[in-house]
Amino acid sequence: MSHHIVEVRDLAHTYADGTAAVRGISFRIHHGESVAVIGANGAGKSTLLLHLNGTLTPQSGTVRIGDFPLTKETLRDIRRTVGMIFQDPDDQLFMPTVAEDVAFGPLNLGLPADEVEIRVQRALARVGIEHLRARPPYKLSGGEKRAVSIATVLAMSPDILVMDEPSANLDPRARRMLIALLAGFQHTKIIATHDLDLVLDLCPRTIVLHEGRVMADGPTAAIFTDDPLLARSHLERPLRMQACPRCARSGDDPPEGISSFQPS
Ligand SMILES: Nc1ncnc2c1ncn2[C@@H]1O[C@H](COP(=O)(O)OP(=O)(O)OP(=O)(O)O)[C@@H](O)[C@H]1O
Repeated sequence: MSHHIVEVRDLAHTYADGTAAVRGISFRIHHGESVAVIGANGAGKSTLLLHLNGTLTPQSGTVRIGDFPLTKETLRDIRRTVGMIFQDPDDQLFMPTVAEDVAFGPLNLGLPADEVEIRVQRALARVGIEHLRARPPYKLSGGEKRAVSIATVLAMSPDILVMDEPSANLDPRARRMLIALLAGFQHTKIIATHDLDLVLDLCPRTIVLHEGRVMADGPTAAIFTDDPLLARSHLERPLRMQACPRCARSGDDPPEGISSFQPS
C-alpha cells in the first residue's frame, strides 16, 4: 500500500467572491520527501495546503493521501495521517492551557489518559516548551504560540507534516531550533514558506506557485539558481545565496561561506 503518497491532480479552487486561488495544480510527493511550496503573496500556497488535510475539499480535481481520495468519508482517517500547522496559530489553539491544547487531539483519538499524558510531555519536550504547559495559549507570544501549535500536531504522531509558514514570528534561536526539529522528523514534510533559507536547510525539492499554477517543480538547488524563473515568479534568491557586498562574495559561491561572516 502506498500509505503516505500525497497526490494532487488538476486541483482548482475559487473562493465565494470569485477569486480563482488555485487553477489546476498537479504533483506527487512520496513517503519521506521534504518539499517546499514557495511563491509570492497570493500565489495560492495556503489555499493549496488547506486541501491536504481536508480543511477545504476539492471543487474540481482530486487529492489522494496514500490509497484514499480525500472525501467526507475519508476525512477522519486522513486527518490522523496529515498533521497541519496553520499559518495563524490562533486558528489552532483554543483550550484554557497549553497542556490541554496539546492533549486535545490524542484525547479525541480515544487514547487512555496515561498515554495522552505521555504524548503531551513528549511533544512539549520535543519543541522545548515544557515550561509553558500551564499557561493560557492566548497570553503567549507569537513565537511561543507557534511552538505550541507544532506540539499539538506532533502529539498526534502524524505520518505527513504540512506546515504553512512555520518560521513566521520566530526569533533566530527559535527558528534554528525549529529547523533542527524538522530536520529530525523522518516522515514526509510539505512546507509553504517565504523563508527560502529554511528551504535550503530542509527541502531538497521545491514547488513554485505563481497565480494559482505550478510554475516549476524540481530540485531546490536548480530552482534557486534559475534567476529568470525566480523573477517571473516574483521571488528572489535566498539571502544566503545573494551576493554579499561587504565580503565581496558572489551569490553563486557555495552558501556555507556566509555563516562565518561577522560584521565589524
Ligand atoms: N477566504 C478567502 N476569500 C476570498 N479570497 C481569498 C480567501 N483566502 C485567500 N483568498 C485569495 O486567494 C488568493 C490566494 O491566497 P492564498 O492565501 O492561498 O495565497 P498565499 O500564497 O498563501 O499567500 P501569502 O504568501 O500572502 O500567505 C489570493 O488572491 C487571496 O486574496
